[in-house]
Amino acid sequence: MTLPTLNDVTSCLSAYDPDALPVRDAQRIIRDFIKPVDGIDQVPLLAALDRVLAADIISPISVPAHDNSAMDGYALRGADLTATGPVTLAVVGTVFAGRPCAVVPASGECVRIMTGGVMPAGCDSVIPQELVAAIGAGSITIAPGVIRSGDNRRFAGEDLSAGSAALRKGKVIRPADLGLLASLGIATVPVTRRLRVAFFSTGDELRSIGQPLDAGCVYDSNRYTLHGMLTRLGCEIVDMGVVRDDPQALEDALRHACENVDAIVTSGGVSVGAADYTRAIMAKLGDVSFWKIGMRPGRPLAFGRIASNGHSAFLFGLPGNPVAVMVSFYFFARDALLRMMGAEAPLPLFKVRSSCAIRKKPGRTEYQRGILARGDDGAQTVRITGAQGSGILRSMSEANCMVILHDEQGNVDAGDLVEIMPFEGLM
Ligand SMILES: Nc1nc2c(c(=O)[nH]1)N[C@H]1C(S)=C(S)[C@@H](COP(=O)(O)OP(=O)(O)OC[C@H]3O[C@@H](n4cnc5c(N)ncnc54)[C@H](O)[C@@H]3O)O[C@H]1N2
Ligand code: MOO
Repeated sequence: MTLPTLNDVTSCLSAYDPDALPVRDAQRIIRDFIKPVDGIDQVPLLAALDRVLAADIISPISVPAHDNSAMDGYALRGADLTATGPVTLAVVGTVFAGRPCAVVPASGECVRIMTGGVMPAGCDSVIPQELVAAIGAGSITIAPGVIRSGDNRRFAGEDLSAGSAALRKGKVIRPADLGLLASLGIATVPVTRRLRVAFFSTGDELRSIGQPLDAGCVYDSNRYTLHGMLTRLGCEIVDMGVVRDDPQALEDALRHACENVDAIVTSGGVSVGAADYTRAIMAKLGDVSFWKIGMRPGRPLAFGRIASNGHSAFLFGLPGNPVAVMVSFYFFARDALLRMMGAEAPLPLFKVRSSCAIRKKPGRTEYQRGILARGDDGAQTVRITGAQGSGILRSMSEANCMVILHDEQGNVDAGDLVEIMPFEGLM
């Protein structure tokens, strides 16, 4: 199969300007260009946590398998209940959960039943034992109006019915899904294979932890944020360290990555700095576009596919500024990498009121760092963390959400609704 080129994809846009690309267009180009990886792993149930389901799971059984009681009490025929006076029913047996029910009560009779016990034939209602007006020797009395016919009965298949889809392909498996699969007796789960992702930082000013911090240098922090974000996505990661601003070193690193992984994430060197060879080498190795995106932070971005010795890998060249690398990862790379693993997991976005005024220029998307907190009225409000510079990593660390101010948005007044993306629970 011939893969599309970036040119094929961008030519579908009504206007394409790599130097002034709206966020949504960049997201769309990436989405249309990437391709899910092949390969399914059959893993034991517990190992499926956070993996992506590779096929629909069809329920082999109904859950629950029988009509059963939701309460400890007495199973009865709803038709025996009256609205006007108390009813006395003879207790003709006991049903425990997990034991077949042999008793068939007649009209005027009931059966003591435990939660989960199979409903006796003919019974359609359960009165919880604490609602029974009087318990005599071999009988109970029920006051009028205490329960209605049908109360406290759970139907066979009300959770999952045999033959229906219990989980859909593409779902990221959560703890509830593990339980759901266990409730169906499924021991082995088909999941898409983990995506192999290599990442490295570029820049001669970067020092690794343990090295002396020479004048004018900074410790490489992006590799650590990338490590964290890629791990949370469930990728198999290859940490390639810091690569010097040297054409041969960059070419060797990109070729090596390309031959071993599905995707490569780099940080730095995608803007226009004089010592940056990153762009030239990326362009030399494949089909790569260099964009200036209408957003802040995260304006420069390189994206495409590079190849070496018959292997190819998708490339995300993220900007070097420590906040920009994270914003670009969350809003471009994350969705693409998840899709490559066959997952559909859109970013969780919702609207809350801003408790402060926010300055914003229309014409670009701004990703400001926010703190979501519960107001006096119990509703959540958001405020900005303070200085929003693209190098202020503290703003990300203090934040518990991102405030997304879209292209057309101007200044925000206190009390206005703004869109936010909470960090908690983000893959
Ligand atoms: N003349 C222009 N200059 C810049 C532009 C522009 O359009 N024209 N864009 C600015 C924007 S916006 C960004 S973002 C940065 C991105 O540039 P690069 O991707 O080329 O990144 P570098 O120049 O390598 O680094 C930028 C900045 O970030 C620090 N950095 C880089 N890597 C790391 C790391 N792994 N850990 C910690 N800090 C890192 C680096 O020291 C620089 O301070 O370009 C603007 N310039
Ligand atoms: O896009 Mo850059 O991150 O603003 O400094």
